[in-house]
Amino acid sequence: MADILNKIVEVKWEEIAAAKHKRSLASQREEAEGRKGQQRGFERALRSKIAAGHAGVIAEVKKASPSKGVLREGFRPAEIAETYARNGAACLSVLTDERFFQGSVAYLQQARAACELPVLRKDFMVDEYQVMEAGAMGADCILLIAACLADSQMADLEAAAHALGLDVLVEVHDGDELDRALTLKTPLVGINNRNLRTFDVTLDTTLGLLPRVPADRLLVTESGILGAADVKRMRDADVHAFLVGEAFMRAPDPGAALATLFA
Ligand SMILES: O=C(O)c1ccccc1NCC(=O)[C@H](O)[C@H](O)COP(=O)(O)O
Repeated sequence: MADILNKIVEVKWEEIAAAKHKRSLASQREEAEGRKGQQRGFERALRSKIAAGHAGVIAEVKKASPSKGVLREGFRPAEIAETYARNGAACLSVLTDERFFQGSVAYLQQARAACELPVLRKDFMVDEYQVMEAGAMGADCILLIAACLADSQMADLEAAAHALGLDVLVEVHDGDELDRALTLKTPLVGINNRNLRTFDVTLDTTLGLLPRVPADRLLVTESGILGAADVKRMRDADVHAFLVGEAFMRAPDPGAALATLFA
């Protein structure tokens, strides 16, 4: 596992232990189960954009990142979500990690309330408690990062999410992780172009793994989509779902940047 992921996961376990003192797993589960059936259909939204001939864009709401520091001053999640929705995003991805990305649960809730798009809880999930939190806070999808998880953990967290009605996006960085991800039920497979040890980004990661992704999976290319040439390169290779953060977060109007990038 990459160094930054080690550090992040270490902190996650501390946060989970502290959170369990404040609110029990049973209480989180009860609220999450109460929201079952209210999810907006993350996979469905992506597929519907793509079926209509558009890119399926998961537009990220991210204030800062370990590799780039603060991306956006004057960060207003509701305004960002609203402009993304108006400009053709299929879904949102909202960082809820506080320590490394300056995200929060409140940001996810503000963004979701400001539009009708399904929302991914973008965080580092290692325990069932976080899946229940995701359901309780109103997320529509969770992220599972294969590099952080053993096979049995991934399968258990996926089952917990699906039981609550949440979709699952499983993220991989190499062939071994892809093979492991393909043992899951979820059709949503993200290939992250960012090497999380060196922070180098290359779209060759997606293009190299692409032939190994079965046709019944929906491949999402993640990270490093910055310009129209990047989008064209992916779409020419038959990749139509994108997770984009930085290019939008640095723009004065993130939604206008989305419309321009995917024109
Ligand atoms: O971005 C980082 O520095 C980072 C570090 C450690 C783990 C994950 C990290 N990024 C998360 C992401 O995957 C991106 O936020 C997402 O794919 C969007 O990427 P971008 O368009 O390049 O902002």
